[in-house]
Amino acid sequence: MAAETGFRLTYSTMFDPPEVLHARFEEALARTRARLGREYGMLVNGKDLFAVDKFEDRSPADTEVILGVFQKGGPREAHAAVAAAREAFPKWSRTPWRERAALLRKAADRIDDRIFDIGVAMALEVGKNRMEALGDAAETADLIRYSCERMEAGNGFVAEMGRDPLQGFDSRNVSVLRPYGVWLVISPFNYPCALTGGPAGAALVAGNTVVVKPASLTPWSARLIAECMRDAGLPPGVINFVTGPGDTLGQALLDHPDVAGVTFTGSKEVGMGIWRAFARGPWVRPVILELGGKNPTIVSRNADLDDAASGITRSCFGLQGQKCSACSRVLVEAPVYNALADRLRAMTAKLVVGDPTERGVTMGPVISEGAQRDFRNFARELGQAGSFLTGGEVLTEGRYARGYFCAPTLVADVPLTHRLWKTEMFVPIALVAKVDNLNEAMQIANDADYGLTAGFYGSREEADRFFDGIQAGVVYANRPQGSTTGAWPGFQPFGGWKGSGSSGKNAGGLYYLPLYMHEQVRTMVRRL
Ligand SMILES: NC(=O)c1ccc[n+]([C@@H]2O[C@H](COP(=O)([O-])OP(=O)(O)OC[C@H]3O[C@@H](n4cnc5c(N)ncnc54)[C@H](O)[C@@H]3O)[C@@H](O)[C@H]2O)c1
Ligand SMILES: N[C@@H](CCC=O)C(=O)O
Repeated sequence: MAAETGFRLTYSTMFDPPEVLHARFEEALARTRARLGREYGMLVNGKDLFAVDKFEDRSPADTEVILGVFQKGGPREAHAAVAAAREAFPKWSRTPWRERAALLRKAADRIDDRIFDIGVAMALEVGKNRMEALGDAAETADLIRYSCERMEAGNGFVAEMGRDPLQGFDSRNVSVLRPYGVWLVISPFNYPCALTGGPAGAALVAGNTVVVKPASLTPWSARLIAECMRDAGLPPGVINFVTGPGDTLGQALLDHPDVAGVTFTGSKEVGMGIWRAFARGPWVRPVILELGGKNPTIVSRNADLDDAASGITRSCFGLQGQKCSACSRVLVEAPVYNALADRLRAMTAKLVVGDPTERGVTMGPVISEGAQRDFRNFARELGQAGSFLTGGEVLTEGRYARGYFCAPTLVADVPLTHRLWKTEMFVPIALVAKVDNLNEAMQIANDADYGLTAGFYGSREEADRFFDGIQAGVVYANRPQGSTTGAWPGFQPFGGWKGSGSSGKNAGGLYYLPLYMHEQVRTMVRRL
């Protein structure tokens, strides 16, 4: 897209897109609407695979719209997919890494070629607004390219080590990072492309073969990424795509003895269960967990309040608060509390809730009836504990009647002992509190099981202290584009501390790709 439009789309630049992006999005929307409701298979061994049971994929903005019909896979399909990946592994892992990288770059190019169709699918299926949807697709391509770049930068991860100081022998040592085997990628509903294609791309360029299982709420978007990989020429069985419930299909995949490693992105609750279940195998296999967040933003008395209000509003309500990186706790120094609250009210009032495919709509629906119910229950509980600065209600009238819409909601005066200061809500609700000083703010910010992202507004010296003391994997200071959201591969590698992630290395960053390989050190001795 960059070449065609002269515009590099990232989550930082998406607020001011060129006109051509809207025109292309409209064309793709019309094309896609004409084809809704088709049946899609799973992709196993390069072919469509159909199951006996099916499920409908409906739009959360209008539940009368059936986007597609998908296969409800179970243990049988899990076995077929793992068998295909296992069979493809010997050849793929021995394919020279430069060839693997070239094929994956082609897959990234296919994503770019189809970015508007993929973006439209995500707007319809996830409820992302136009730019968030295009951003997810563009990020997928960039994550794959970034893994290719790291493979090249590491020279395929073959490194000469020291020679043993042996008299009469030449003893050469070489370290080689090698793929594990069949890698499972389980992805969440909110980034169905980037969090399917990103980990799959890393696993594949490293030489693993892959089975991907997306969330049942968003199979269509993920399938479009698997199709890009297939159409780029990845050999049959190298990438396999299966759909079905987490507790049957997902569990059967995790329990499969031929699965060598897994990347799971999703909730802490399910992720911790996977961690424990995977440990039941006969040896320790790698598990990369990317989990939830309870991300704080701290605002100092020295902050630029317009930047702070802009960044906080975008991070609380982008994708309807359904980002792991969403800002859900705002801690404000007392002298600027009222002025910031006024700005937050004014900015939130300008958000447009509606059909996410429409230009000008900033917030679409939440993903499901269950998410809307969560919103209603959290809002009721918080309304009793504190007071609403904005919002508090689900939207059900008129154009909202057939979807899962909620008002962007900020709640003040909730006691810091309330359980929802620590629980990830994953709906458009954030809590706001007044603090006496930055030490108190930092102590509250760190008092959570999570440590994914965090934001700060204030002086440079204060920001340095914030960076030093905050317990989180991705941290931002003075950023109007988003206080806690908007990471981009190669710019802000993404990952969490504590209950937010297991590897301590961020995706789209320098140290991520080696997680998909184990080391073999080769010593070759020759008598002189
Ligand atoms: N840290 C990150 O990078 C990151 C990114 C996006 C989302 N998330 C987190 O993801 C969550 C939201 O996504 P979600 O609602 O789709 O999460 P989820 O945990 O409900 O589901 C994630 C995936 O796990 C599957 N699954 C569920 N139970 C399973 C089981 N027993 N065995 C195998 N698979 C199973 C689901 O089908 C889905 O594909 C939030 O907590 C959010 O913070 C984290
Ligand atoms: N890449 C996203 C987070 C993905 C999680 O949901 C961001 O940086 O906001």
